[in-house]
Amino acid sequence: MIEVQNLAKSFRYDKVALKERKKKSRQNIDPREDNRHFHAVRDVTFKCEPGKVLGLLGPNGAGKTTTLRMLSTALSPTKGSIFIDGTNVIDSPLTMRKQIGFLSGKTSLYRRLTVKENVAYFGKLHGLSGKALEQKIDKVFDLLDIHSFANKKAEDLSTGMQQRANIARTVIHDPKVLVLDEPTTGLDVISAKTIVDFIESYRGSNVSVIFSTHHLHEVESVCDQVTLIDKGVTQFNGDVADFRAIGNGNDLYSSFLALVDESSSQSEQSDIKQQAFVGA
Ligand SMILES: Nc1ncnc2c1ncn2[C@@H]1O[C@H](COP(=O)(O)OP(=O)(O)OP(=O)(O)O)[C@@H](O)[C@H]1O
Repeated sequence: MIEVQNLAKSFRYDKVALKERKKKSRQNIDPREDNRHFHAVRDVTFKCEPGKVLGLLGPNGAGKTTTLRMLSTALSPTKGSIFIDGTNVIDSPLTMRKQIGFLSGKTSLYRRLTVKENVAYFGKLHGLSGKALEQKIDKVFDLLDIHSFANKKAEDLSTGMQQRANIARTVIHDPKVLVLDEPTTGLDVISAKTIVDFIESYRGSNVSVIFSTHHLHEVESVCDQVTLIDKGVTQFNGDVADFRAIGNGNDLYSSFLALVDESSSQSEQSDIKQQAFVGA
């Protein structure tokens, strides 16, 4: 089980950012800014039990990626705690990293290696070898439908194939907590569906899955829980039925709108409106 309590992250402005900030009028200043810092994540709390899938929602800039980077140990929090099975990740990031699989927008493959060579390489970094490694690769390739391009070089893959291979490398060590930052963004319908089905395969397992998304139909189809953050603060934690009940009770789109600060999310809302039509 992963438990995130009152997580916060502030970034100190460098000289360029400070100069830019001084140019802004008072009205344009984000409530997360002060004279020296941008408080990107101010107070985020949630927990996710094994076998559950949690969808992390929020408008652009809400602090989702920053939160997920803290969970993955890539970024250390300014405040708060992250426990995996009772151990504080912040106190022992190197040990806890073995329990976590993190897919970010920057996760990538070695271009000159094949998909299988890439995934085997990351498996070996995690201490796997021989038959055990072969069996794990086989199982993950089955679930992500990778066998047909397993021997292609990474540089020759389509975006959807690349993302599936990235996910394979992320999970090859059987993490207890899987953290995926917008895993389906920019993918075609078939690749996105393969990834959503893959996430679904963890339901009822011993793994907690947390993934951020702007696609509310994915939340509808695969999530047990929702956490919504806006301007770095948790606005909702609960199961999907409770989230739906906040809006008009029919769709998750109206729940989302009821919870976010409208003035800061005009572009997000039009994105979601479009997705509501696409995903309907
Ligand atoms: N290293 C950094 N220094 C300063 N500000 C940062 C840094 N990293 C992120 N931010 C700011 O923190 C805020 C939250 O960013 P973050 O990427 O976490 O949002 P997000 O919810 O993932 O957004 P999106 O949905 O657009 O991906 C943004 O305003 C961003 O510009």
